[in-house]
Amino acid sequence: MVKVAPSVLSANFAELKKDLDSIRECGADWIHYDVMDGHFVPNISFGYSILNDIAKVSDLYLDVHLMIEKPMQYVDAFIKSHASLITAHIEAFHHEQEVKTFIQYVHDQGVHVGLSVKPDTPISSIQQYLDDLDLVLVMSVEPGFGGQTFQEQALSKIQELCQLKQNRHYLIEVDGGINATTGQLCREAGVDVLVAGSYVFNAENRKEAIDSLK
Ligand SMILES: O=C(CO)[C@@H](O)[C@H](O)COP(=O)(O)O
Repeated sequence: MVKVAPSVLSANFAELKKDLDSIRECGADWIHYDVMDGHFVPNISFGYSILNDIAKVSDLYLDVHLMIEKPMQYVDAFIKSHASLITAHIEAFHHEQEVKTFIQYVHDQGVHVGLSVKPDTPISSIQQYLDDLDLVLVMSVEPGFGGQTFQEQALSKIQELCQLKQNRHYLIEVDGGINATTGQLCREAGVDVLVAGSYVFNAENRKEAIDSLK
């Protein structure tokens, strides 16, 4: 069964603990934590201190998605704030060695590591790192905002990652515009983890919304 990772970007921050308890009770598997710096994407969200607070009140796996220009500058802070997995964008790195250093460094601290691709970035851009990844995050919207429409080219990327998987252990995650319909298309394509923000947090019945994704 796929895992569902509600994106707290769509949570109510004045009621964050209540929202975190609610998604856990409704069957969420992971918490997806979107970090935006106003440079890599045209939006600012939250940093590591809120993650540290979340870790104190939730035992869910903390899936950190860095949409920032300098992942290595902040990776330690997110590790100390109890990230379970740290995913950075391939587009944020300038050289192959930077990517390798990021992957090795995060693994050496005992934390899972992922790479993400924007909608226009091909899977070939990360192919050489696949052996060492715990997760590949396929963006099905331009990163930066919740509530956008799912872009279908994500489906062929999910299929491509399934074909490339062979003996590799990475999970395939998709993020952006996920609802019951697009979630089903992604499941049929072979996805392992569905990130859903507005669909889960804005639902009248969050359990039904999460069940519909599984
Ligand atoms: O990373 C992002 C946006 O950059 C996502 O995690 C969104 O937060 C998903 O929101 P919905 O499209 O599900 O509303």
